[in-house]
Amino acid sequence: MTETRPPDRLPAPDAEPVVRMTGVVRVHGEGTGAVHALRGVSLDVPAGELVAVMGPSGSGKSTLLNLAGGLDRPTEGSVVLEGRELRDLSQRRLAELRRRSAGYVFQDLNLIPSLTVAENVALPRELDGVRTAKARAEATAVLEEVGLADLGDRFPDDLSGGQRQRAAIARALVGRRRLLLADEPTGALDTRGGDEIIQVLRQRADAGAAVLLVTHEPRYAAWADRVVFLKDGQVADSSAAGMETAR
Ligand SMILES: Nc1ncnc2c1ncn2[C@@H]1O[C@H](COP(=O)(O)OP(=O)(O)OP(=O)(O)O)[C@@H](O)[C@H]1O
Repeated sequence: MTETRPPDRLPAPDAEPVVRMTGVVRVHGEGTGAVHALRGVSLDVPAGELVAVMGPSGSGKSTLLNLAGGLDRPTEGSVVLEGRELRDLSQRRLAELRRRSAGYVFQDLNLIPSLTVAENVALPRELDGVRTAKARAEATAVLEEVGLADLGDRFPDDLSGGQRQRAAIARALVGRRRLLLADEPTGALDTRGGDEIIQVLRQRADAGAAVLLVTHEPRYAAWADRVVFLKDGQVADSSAAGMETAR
């Protein structure tokens, strides 16, 4: 009898990670006012993996996300995104790579108030050069994914905080970017809404995205494949999600 196996979902272990950070140091400011936000962090996030980043306030979580997505450059060390060393890229090339490869959900949602929700979500695709009709169709699909199918024609100011949060998440998801960076994406959501969003991120990872999720909540970190704990700008612990230690 022939044994049937499901096709392998994850890439081979030696496949290049979507993002590879090696010995990353980030110092803000200079001299006596210098703040060492990261002190030598190394982290690989392969396709298909959801990594939760936890740690106390000020431990460097947002800085780590910004560096992984090329929104900021390291003081020392290397960040390679989809095979490209970010240090070697001009500002223009870096902006292109960032836009093509990464989707971000910030604590500050950054929705444009004069555009409708659907227009906000379609915008990254239009910037990618996708035709308006196609970009709008993609936006509609992703709004459905986050439970906002009926609200695409509203303006951000006409939504609740939780709905605005979902709209920002939809904008990060549109276009199937290979790296998703989410900094406390569940902040304005109740538990059920938060669970739904984490499940969307989980599905995207299962479909092949690399996902970095900053969260203070063990219940959300439990959806991750791996939890990285930062303390004082260093990786204090990195463990498979099981979550007894998630504090
Ligand atoms: N632009 C900046 N200029 C100066 N210091 C900064 C800057 N950005 C971050 N820092 C400092 O770097 C350290 C790490 O900040 P970061 O925002 O990465 O921490 P965090 O773990 O995300 O915190 P939180 O959970 O409160 O969001 C903090 O001491 C912070 O004050």
